[in-house]
Amino acid sequence: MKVAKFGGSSVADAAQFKKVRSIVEASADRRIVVVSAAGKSSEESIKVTDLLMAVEKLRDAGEDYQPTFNHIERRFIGIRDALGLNVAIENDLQKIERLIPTCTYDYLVSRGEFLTAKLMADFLGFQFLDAARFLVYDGHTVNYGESINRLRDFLSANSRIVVPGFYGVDEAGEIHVMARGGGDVSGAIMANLVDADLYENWTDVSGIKMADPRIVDHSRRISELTYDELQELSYMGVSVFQEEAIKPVAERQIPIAILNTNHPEEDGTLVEGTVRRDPNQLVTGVAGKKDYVIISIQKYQLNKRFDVMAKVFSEIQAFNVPFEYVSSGTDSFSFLAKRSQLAGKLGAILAALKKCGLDRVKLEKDIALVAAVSHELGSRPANAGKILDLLNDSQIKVHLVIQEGSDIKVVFGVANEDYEKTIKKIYRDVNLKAKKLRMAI
Ligand SMILES: Nc1ncnc2c1ncn2[C@@H]1O[C@H](COP(=O)(O)OP(=O)(O)O)[C@@H](O)[C@H]1O
Ligand SMILES: N[C@@H](CC(=O)OP(=O)(O)O)C(=O)O
Repeated sequence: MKVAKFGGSSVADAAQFKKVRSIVEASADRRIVVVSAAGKSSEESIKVTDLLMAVEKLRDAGEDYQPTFNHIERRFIGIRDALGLNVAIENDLQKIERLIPTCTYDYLVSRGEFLTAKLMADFLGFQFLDAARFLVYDGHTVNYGESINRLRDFLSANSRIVVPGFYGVDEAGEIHVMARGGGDVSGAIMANLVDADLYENWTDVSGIKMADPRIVDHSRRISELTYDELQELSYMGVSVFQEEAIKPVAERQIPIAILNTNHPEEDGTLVEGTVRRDPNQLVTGVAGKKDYVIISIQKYQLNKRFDVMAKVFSEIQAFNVPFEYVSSGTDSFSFLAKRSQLAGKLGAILAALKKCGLDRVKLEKDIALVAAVSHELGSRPANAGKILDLLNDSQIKVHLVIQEGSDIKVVFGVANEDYEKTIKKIYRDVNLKAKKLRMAI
């Protein structure tokens, strides 16, 4: 059995719904369909989830949310009518509208998936199964035992169902919404719950490219990836697949196929536990994210000064910022955080560090992190030096290098303005260089 998850772009309008139906009908094994909320299309520049979030913000600010909600209503009724469906979506829309003044954030933003799944179920002739009826969370983790028990009541040998992604329920039965991009996670959880043979993730690109196709034109497709390579790429910013969606399928060794709804005939990316690799390929993929801040502290023989480090950590802890820690030598240590997470706190953090008896505190803003990911880096960490040489040769200033011994990635901190250039450089030159080096041997 296959679980097929269709992302927001795949269900953005009636034309996309039709593509989904031909894909689903092409294989009798596609019995569980998971959908995100209608996303962006040529006509619609905002995802339904973002519209729902806007409604919630307007409501909380005491402003008029009605025009935004009317827009959402028109989108769903438009899809329903264009497909000639009979499903009485007005009743659901009226109920949601009635609840807006008092409902939770989670309930409201989950309604995009709920409504999209209702329409899709009707269009495919599948049963609609609300995730709220079986996908149970204990705090922030899925309760798989309870979820499987509940799901059993709804599934029979030949059920065909459509499930809304992005949410489940907590122990009290209240809607629990996932992090952004959570539709991928729902698909992965479904695949785990039914022990699927394959988890298909249908999106608007034919698989994962070696580099973000918005930065590198005609970026090459990665035909095969391991779960841990995908994990690192997703963590480092490849938005195609949500990082948290890997564990539920990797645990059961269920392969993931990342495929294109707009070009189902094209090959995508297959993700499994192990893959065969071209030995000329030094880097499997490159990804990154912008807008980081590095705070570096310096103190003579800091590596031996546990008293100083303890004071620094205790000061830093008070600010509740998710920092990454990078040991950068005997005398220095760096803290790395997203600029958005430091908002309003940076001045106070620097002031607190000044009280710790350090020789120097250095601040570097507008830093982008770019990661090269590959199993080759895990087995031969020295390869990272080759990439660093290449960046130096092209006058890209590297502010920071993060590489742990057996890690399958190396991360470079560069200026935000060098972000695209760094990605292009690694994409274009690293594998080429590796090839030339090997040929020269
Ligand atoms: N390395 C990459 N390979 C492929 N796509 C990428 C990569 N990095 C970023 N992307 C972007 O991810 C997008 C798909 O993710 P997303 O918009 O979340 O899809 P969906 O709406 O199907 O869930 C692509 O359109 C592409 O612009
Ligand atoms: N609709 C949710 C969940 C999701 O996964 O969406 P998409 O498949 O469009 O990335 C979001 O926008 O975050």
